[in-house]
Amino acid sequence: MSDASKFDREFLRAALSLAGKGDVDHFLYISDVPIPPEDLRRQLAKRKLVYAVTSPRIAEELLATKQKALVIPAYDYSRTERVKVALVSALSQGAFKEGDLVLCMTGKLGRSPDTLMQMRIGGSLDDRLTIEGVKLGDEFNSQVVDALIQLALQVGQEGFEGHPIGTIITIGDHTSVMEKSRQMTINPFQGLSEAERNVLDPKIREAIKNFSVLDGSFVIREDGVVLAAGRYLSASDEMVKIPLGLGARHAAAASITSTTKCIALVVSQTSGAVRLFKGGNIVLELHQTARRT
Ligand SMILES: Nc1ncnc2c1ncn2[C@@H]1O[C@H](COP(=O)(O)OP(=O)(O)OP(=O)(O)O)[C@@H](O)[C@H]1O
Repeated sequence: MSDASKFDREFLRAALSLAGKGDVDHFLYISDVPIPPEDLRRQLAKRKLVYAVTSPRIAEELLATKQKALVIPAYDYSRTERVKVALVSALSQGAFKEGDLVLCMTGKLGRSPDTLMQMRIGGSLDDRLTIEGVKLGDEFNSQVVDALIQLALQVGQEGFEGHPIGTIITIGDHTSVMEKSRQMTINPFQGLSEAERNVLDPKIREAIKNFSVLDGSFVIREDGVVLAAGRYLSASDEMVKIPLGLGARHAAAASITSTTKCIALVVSQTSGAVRLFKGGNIVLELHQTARRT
């Protein structure tokens, strides 16, 4: 065993020992390589362990052995972004709750975890994000929101046929959103039955990815049914403030979420970053380190 991997293992054992302490509620391990069973033996951390993996197959294998696992997209984000994506996914699935202390271990995609981070749910992850903001309220279906965040990350990362694209996806309060918007292009979802246009269906998510080239916004009902694509959001709220450098698309998302009860995901064409707006504010911001071209 090389010195580096020997140290990796010592680092992991030290993390497991910290995770076993009474103050820690969960140990979020963000890696596709499960911890060797011998390292988990007699560790209190074992029952607190939640894996975040990039492959559904690995997640299924872990679940089959009664371990907890969630799937995050396989993109090359920074370590902090990987922690954010995994925490959002865990929160939206109800695996963590307000006030929980989560010890997060992460690293670069495809490498051994090299970073340990402690996060208090409800505390601040960085200057402009509180994980608390990500708790969206009971009217939202967490599976729908989680699926759409993952989809937005894919759109930001992959673009369309190698070209960067941006989009807005509103979720919830559809009656008000439809009232405060107008059709800019054809609505490709018209004519399909509700069962045929729910974002919980991977085929529909693939279609949304492709239709993201259309100008305008997608309007999604709380339960995941796609009501429209290509909507121009005409709500305007002079009071909303968006960070410098963000333009009309982000301003539209801020305004529609401040004047209705919907939330809105925005993929920036310029940077590939994904931002979640609620009540006119950005409550989650996910930046990507590398874009696929
Ligand atoms: N009110 C709106 N409703 C729906 N889409 C809009 C609205 N305003 C702008 N857009 C879309 O956003 C696109 C980009 O606008 P702009 O460059 O000003 O936005 P931005 O906030 O800087 O976002 P990006 O980072 O994606 O460039 C427009 O071409 C249009 O398709």
